[in-house]
Amino acid sequence: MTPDIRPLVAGNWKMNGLRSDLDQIKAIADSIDAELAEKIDILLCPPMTLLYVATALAEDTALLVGAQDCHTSQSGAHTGDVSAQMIADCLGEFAIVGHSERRTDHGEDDATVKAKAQAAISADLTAIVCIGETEEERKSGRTLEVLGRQLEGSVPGGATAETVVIAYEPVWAIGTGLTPTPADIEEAHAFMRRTLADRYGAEGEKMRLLYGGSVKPGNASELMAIANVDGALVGGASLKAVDFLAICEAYRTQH
Ligand SMILES: O=C(CO)COP(=O)(O)O
Repeated sequence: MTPDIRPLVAGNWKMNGLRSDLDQIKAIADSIDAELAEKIDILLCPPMTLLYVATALAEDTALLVGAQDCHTSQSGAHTGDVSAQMIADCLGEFAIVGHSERRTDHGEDDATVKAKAQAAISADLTAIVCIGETEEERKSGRTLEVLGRQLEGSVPGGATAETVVIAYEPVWAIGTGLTPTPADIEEAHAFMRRTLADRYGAEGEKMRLLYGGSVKPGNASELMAIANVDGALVGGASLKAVDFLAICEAYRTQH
């Protein structure tokens, strides 16, 4: 945690979620009580097919809704793509960009991720920019070098704490049940904080830095207590309302 930074717990449903799962979104939205809502922001990023219904379910609740990607352009001849403007039109407020699965599956490089983040910001969304090293990069001692390069390449100039959130997701920790040690996470987040503060000044000091990769109800409290970890980006454990809410609960007794 960072004093004075409002934590964000975000769920990324990835390519999961059918209409029959809307009850999970409703359960999450309806379970966020005023005490929890006062302490943290809670965000769910369902697949695009459920986005508009999700924002309707979240209306008049504290649940925030976002998307998992956006195009670099706001409209045009891009079959199958969805723009940030369309996400905003569906009342989404966030867009995840540069997730490692998109970097791998769709060959997205840092320049593309930066353009997507810029498109999200232009549509008044908050961009959650994902970065993280592969197992091979960690084993060869290049983690901080990779994070520095990705921050430089993926985060737009002029980013502010309102418009950008950074998610540190070690690629080898995603969906594996493995997590870095608390000391390794602390080192990565301290590095990101220094780098962002150098580049963006006071805005970099306030930017939210999420940890993602095998966050579960059982490890959430330990992970969220690490210095400069201002929340979580949760994959698998966000699919079930009870698990996701249990992760959010890690904050009820803190602050
Ligand atoms: O990729 C992730 C969130 O974006 C993390 O996924 P898991 O929580 O399933 O490891």
